[in-house]
Amino acid sequence: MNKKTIRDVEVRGKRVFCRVDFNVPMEAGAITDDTRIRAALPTIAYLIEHGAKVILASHLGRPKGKVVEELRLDAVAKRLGELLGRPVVKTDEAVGDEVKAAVANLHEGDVLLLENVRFYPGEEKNDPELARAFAELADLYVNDAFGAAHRAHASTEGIAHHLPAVAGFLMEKEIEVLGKALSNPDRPFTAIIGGAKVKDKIGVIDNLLDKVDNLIIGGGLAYTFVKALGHDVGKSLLEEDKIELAKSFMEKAKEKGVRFYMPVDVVVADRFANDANTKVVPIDAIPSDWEALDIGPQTRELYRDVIRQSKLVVWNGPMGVFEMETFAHGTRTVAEALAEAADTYSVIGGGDSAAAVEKFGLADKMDHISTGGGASLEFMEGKQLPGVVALNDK
Ligand SMILES: Nc1ncnc2c1ncn2[C@@H]1O[C@H](COP(=O)(O)OP(=O)(O)OP(=O)(O)O)[C@@H](O)[C@H]1O
Ligand SMILES: O=C(O)[C@H](O)COP(=O)(O)O
Repeated sequence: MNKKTIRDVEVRGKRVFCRVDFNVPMEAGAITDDTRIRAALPTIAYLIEHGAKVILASHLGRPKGKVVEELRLDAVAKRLGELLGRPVVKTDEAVGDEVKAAVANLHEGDVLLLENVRFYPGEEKNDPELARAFAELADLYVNDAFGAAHRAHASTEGIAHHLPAVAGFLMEKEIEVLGKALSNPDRPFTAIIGGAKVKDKIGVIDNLLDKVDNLIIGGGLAYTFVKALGHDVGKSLLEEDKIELAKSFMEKAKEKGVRFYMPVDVVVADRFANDANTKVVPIDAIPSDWEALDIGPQTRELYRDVIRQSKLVVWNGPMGVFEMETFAHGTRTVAEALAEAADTYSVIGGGDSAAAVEKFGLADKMDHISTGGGASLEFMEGKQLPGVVALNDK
């Protein structure tokens, strides 16, 4: 990475404004998955050990510029304190007199967590006044919020124009791993693209076709490709207006010599339910009043073989409706194949695929699970992330 990191600057005695992505899933006030908090620990621990006065800032959810009581960061501060094994001070504001006083009270190695930055309308507008107010709290800006790096907001982008600005360890690792995959991949390089909608993955598929040896398609978006091949898809997910685009992707794959893998059989259901009637049918025999909700057993074995023979696999999006056990087999097979393939470096592109790997208990068998959903998608599309661009060059 050509950006400075916390290793390149002196942090001792400095007030460090560290943007993290503590946008964790919550249910009834309790954190249901603290992966993102854990992922930021190396940076926070480094700052503590090196005598910084640590000011953490994050968003949680989408409160749209207003205070939403359920989206306060108190539970996050508590969890962070448990993980660090030391107290974390939490303010009820992210700027203003209460915050200034709390910052003035910090000693070297102390940790303060500000309130949800999205309670302020200026955050998402990247308001220069709010960015300046954040910057006035600190001597140095550290961005470790890879998950929010695709947002040009006051605490992710604006603030970087007012202070020396460097990356934290999580940001560095995400950019290095995903960047290496896209610019200098070990081969054979395979991308697995699933999920619901072609339209959300257009940029990713287009960009990856310039780089991969194998492209595997699964999930709901596969059926627009199946239709493009001239088969009926019954009631399966279909984006009529993307059929031509799907054809053009298959042509591009041929031109580029990319092997393009599509389901050869599927699990169809008579309704969208875990206890629906199901059967396995060849891809050219989907009954008109049934819908395909998972890849079939032959496809699972085919995809497993391709994974086994790959040196690098990037995976984004489930192979079926994995939230329902009946249609989770395809997604589980891909996850297991990645877990088993010792010579295959596996990169999980965040979002639902990361949730699936977690659900199957295979997270620790993957080489890299991105903490970014939208951010990792935009990165894989080849887009510049504003939160990274704004940091100081080496
Ligand atoms: N055959 C299918 N029919 C209908 N829905 C499907 C099918 N296969 C997968 N899905 C659904 O797709 C959803 C995930 O797709 P989506 O595009 O929203 O996210 P994603 O691809 O995981 O992206 P990200 O990883 O960025 O969150 C899942 O909820 C899953 O149930
Ligand atoms: O969950 C995420 O992908 C990040 O925290 C960004 O959240 P956002 O999509 O609400 O900007």
